[in-house]
Amino acid sequence: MALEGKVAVVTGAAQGLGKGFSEILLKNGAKVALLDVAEVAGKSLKESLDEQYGPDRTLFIPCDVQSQQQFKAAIQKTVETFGQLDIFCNNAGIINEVDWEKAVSVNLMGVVRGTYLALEHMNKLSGGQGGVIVNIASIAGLGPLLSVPVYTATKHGVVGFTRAMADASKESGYGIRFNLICPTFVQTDILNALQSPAILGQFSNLEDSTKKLMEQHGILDVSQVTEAFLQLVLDETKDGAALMVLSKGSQYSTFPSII
Ligand SMILES: NC(=O)c1ccc[n+]([C@@H]2O[C@H](COP(=O)([O-])OP(=O)(O)OC[C@H]3O[C@@H](n4cnc5c(N)ncnc54)[C@H](O)[C@@H]3O)[C@@H](O)[C@H]2O)c1
Ligand SMILES: CC/C=C\C[C@H](O)/C=C/C=C\C=C\C=C\[C@@H](O)[C@@H](O)C/C=C\CCC(=O)O
Repeated sequence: MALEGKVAVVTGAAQGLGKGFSEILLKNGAKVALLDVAEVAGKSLKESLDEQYGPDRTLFIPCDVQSQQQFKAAIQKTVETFGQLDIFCNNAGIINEVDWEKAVSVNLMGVVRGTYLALEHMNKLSGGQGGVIVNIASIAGLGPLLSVPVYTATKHGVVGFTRAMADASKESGYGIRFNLICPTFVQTDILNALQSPAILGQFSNLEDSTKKLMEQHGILDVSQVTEAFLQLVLDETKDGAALMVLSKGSQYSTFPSII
């Protein structure tokens, strides 16, 4: 998939990985709708992207992925402005083991919501042009991260949902590829959760064990993950794939086969 003229939506786009995904899509020719709850950061990012790419290449739309109404309106506005939708990245995510229902709501329900809303515009069976949906999980979606059990559960949920959607799409003919990015630790603000008893709650005692894990795994730069993301967007042979991004490089996860 060449990106010139393609239109993308990225959630949680105001900073961190979402900002990186948006920038690499722009660099490669796409138009990008930046969705985020953080209005100040989102508007400021749009201003700086306007200087680099011109005002017609991006939209910033305040949007909480927990709100069906806001999310639906944001996607509608993207399609009305840019005329189509080809690439959808469900990236918004949080860690909150205290308000764990919010973590489930943002990380898992937000991904399901975004995917179903995107399908309304992208599904070839309902008049769309097809495309690719990339969901951002984590290696905590493939194995346990002890200090954040609910976060771990949501990311496992994102992995299972995305793989099932890939199979549903192939079988039904949606014309949409579904892929996953599963990074190890990346240098973004989400790592601050580790030092916050208000976020880790009853698992705060596991800070040192998590730090040890972080030393073993290393901490990636955002750019290492955005390169992997671009690969999954562009490579038409990848569907239902989970690309782990690790310090030693990127590799596709294998899963037990079911007869
Ligand atoms: N940084 C890491 O170590 C790491 C590793 C693996 C996976 N991830 C995943 O990458 C994704 C991005 O995280 P990040 O590291 O860039 O964190 P981050 O905290 O820097 O960025 C998250 C962004 O999501 C936005 N957001 C939060 N709740 C939202 C909501 N309800 N609706 C819309 N936007 C919302 C925030 O405002 C922020 O801009 C998350 O899904 C995270 O789980 C991160
Ligand atoms: C405080 C948490 C901060 C950020 C969350 C973010 O998603 C980062 C997660 C990083 C690490 C998770 C580690 C989990 C490790 C193990 O469970 C392991 O079994 C994972 C499975 C596969 C890894 C493959 C490999 O290392 O080769």
